[in-house]
Amino acid sequence: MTETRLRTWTHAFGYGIACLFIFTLAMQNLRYGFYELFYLATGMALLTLAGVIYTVIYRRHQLSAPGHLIILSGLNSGILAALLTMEAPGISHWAMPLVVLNLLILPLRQGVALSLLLLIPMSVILFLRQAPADAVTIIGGLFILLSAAALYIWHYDHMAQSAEDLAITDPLTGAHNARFLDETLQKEISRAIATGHPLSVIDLSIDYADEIADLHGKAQVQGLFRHMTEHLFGVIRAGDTLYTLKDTQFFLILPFTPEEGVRVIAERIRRTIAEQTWPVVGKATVSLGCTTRGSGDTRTDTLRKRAQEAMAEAHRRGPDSVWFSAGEAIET
Ligand SMILES: Nc1nc2c(ncn2[C@@H]2O[C@H](COP(=O)(O)OP(=O)(O)OP(=O)(O)O)[C@@H](O)[C@H]2O)c(=O)[nH]1
Repeated sequence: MTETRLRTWTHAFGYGIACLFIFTLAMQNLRYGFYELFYLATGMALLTLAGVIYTVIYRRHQLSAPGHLIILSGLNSGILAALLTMEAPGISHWAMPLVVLNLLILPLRQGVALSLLLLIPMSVILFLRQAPADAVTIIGGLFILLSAAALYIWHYDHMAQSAEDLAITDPLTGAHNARFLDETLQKEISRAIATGHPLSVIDLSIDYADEIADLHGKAQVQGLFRHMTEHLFGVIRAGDTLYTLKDTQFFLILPFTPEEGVRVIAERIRRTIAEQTWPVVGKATVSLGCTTRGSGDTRTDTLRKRAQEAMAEAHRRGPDSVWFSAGEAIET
């Protein structure tokens, strides 16, 4: 299930349950003749119903749907206004489902901020109107609920982020993995087409990797791969992204980098790697194939293929070398 679909379901379910709950409250108040509370609960039930409808209509935009803040602000303000104007002490309990709804639907910070905007004035009103012991019990309960729900959601967000990081990261090197490469490259190509900025890529492989493995063992090649990843992270600039592919191959995406730029950075990478003395293996070199997006490169495969061919050409011309392969010129 995608994140958007998951949110659509949880938002619709949250509003739906709240709508049912508040509608039941409205019916009870009607039955006992508390007409003011009946109107308040009916208004709130309609707002939560609007939340369900809004969620369904904007189901494709649930990752950042601004309408939720308006609907939930309306619900929170309704309770505060009722607390100020009515003499019904039970209204403060209505804040409980609302706090949960704020946190379930809004981003964590917004949800906590909106809930505090409700609970702080509510606490003042309760202290002024009720016996201190009663006020402390209700307010304490509400703040405990807010803290527990916020902690739970923070924990969930953290776990989701860790799972996502694991899915796109190579456990050996800590760089992004091949799976994430095509996704990011396609986004960068679309961005480059839309903005007209240059985009370059580098395919890079360790020379004589098999010989190093024969001489020092496979574990030492993996160690070299890891050390080179750290080195590359130190050389590239913010905005560039590094991927470790099979065996001993790297890929770099360099947004906003023209042909002259990719030649500079590729040469810098080649030179600094050759100059370095690596643990156990001593000296090591790399072959680099680079290219810049041309007019025909609207998909990842053409750009990746050209970079790979350029790397093979660099390799053919001898280790420790860089080869640039040009794409179709982009007319400006
Ligand atoms: N993407 C990327 N491009 C680089 C990097 N280093 C150099 N370049 C490219 O090479 C060009 C010349 O870089 P430098 O020789 O370092 O000169 P510079 O004036 O310090 O480059 P700036 O980083 O633009 O300030 C830059 O304008 C970039 O296009 C890098 O780490 N990443």
